Amino acid sequence: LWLAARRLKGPGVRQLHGGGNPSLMHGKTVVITGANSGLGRATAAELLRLGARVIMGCRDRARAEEAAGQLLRELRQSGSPEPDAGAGGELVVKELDLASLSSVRAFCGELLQEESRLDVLINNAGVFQCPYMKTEDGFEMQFGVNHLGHFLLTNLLLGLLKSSAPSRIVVVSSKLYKYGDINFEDLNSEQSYNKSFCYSRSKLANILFSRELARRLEGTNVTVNVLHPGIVRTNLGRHIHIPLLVRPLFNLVSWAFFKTPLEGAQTSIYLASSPEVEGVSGRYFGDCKEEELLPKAMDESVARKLWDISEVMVGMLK
Ligand SMILES: NC(=O)C1=CN([C@@H]2O[C@H](COP(=O)(O)OP(=O)(O)OC[C@H]3O[C@@H](n4cnc5c(N)ncnc54)[C@H](OP(=O)(O)O)[C@@H]3O)[C@@H](O)[C@H]2O)C=CC1
Ligand SMILES: CC1=C(/C=C/C(C)=C/C=C/C(C)=C/C=O)C(C)(C)CCC1
Repeated sequence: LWLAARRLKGPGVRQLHGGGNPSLMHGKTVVITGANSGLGRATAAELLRLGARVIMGCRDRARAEEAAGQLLRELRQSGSPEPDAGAGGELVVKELDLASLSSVRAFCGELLQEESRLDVLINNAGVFQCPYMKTEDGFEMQFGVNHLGHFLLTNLLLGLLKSSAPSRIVVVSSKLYKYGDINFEDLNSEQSYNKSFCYSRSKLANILFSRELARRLEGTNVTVNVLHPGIVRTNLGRHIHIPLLVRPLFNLVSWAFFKTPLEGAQTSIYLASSPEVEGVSGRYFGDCKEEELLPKAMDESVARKLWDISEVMVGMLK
């Protein structure tokens, strides 16, 4: 009963943002990676409701079309104005596999041809503690998708973000960055693979990347901020094996204690849309508030070295 009461009490400090102004994002174009599921889907739903043209960058077109259809149905059922009927709001599905640099290049090529502006880029997609796997280009999967794929994507879209300024880049990291290190001598984890360490390393890379990019973008009116969403009930745990018998217990615990995707997406939505963070850049947020980082996430020399190596790895510098 206590668990149920706690759950039903609602979001509490996990305050819902953006509800007040249905045209806050009218005329703005937003790209969200991994928008078919979990936090990305909830972020897309809310920004669509706020009038944005939302481009869903997803690796599986069928899953993405299905999610887009559901989002539009939910929007209609909530009584919000029909997308495209003067109130803004539009959903576009595009294929983007962050585990393939050629897919990232194709996605950006198409986007640069078709879109005249880009106001917000949300680097949200992620893989969590998968077995040892490599991306199409031979990178360890978690580092490859969570960091390198987004590194190339962001760099290829920077020109459009700059020409659309003021514009924003929002990066979804995790508090688990605390358990990672950038071990430059084995970025592909060929000497040893620890799935928890590699996830944390990729999330630390997200923060170092965001801070280095914010430094490089000073004076351009393009801001970059990074966030942790808290613990959220999504599909992220798909690679965690939980024996069938204890699954109901885990489900109960997650139902009672984890945030819902909409609650977890609040900081992404806030950083993408709120006038409160206009001009704010290079910061780390949780629950829509700025938080402190450990020194290892603020190390400028590691951030620069990671940037330089990432450029070579994704083929921006030969
Ligand atoms: N849930 C949580 O508690 C926490 C989540 N995060 C972060 O939040 C972000 C969103 O995760 P969450 O919503 O929880 O998890 P989900 O698994 O629900 O969503 C992850 C999304 O990323 C997509 N994705 C995975 N691999 C690729 C790829 N190669 N190319 C393109 N898209 C890909 C997935 O696509 P598909 O559906 O096709 O697999 C899915 O759309 C991640 O960056 C995660 O690290 C951080 C801290 C806590
Ligand atoms: C819902 C649910 C699960 C989801 C796990 C998730 C969503 C893990 C989140 C990971 C975090 C916190 C990552 C931080 O960066 C389990 C445990 C697989 C099984 C029980 C039901």
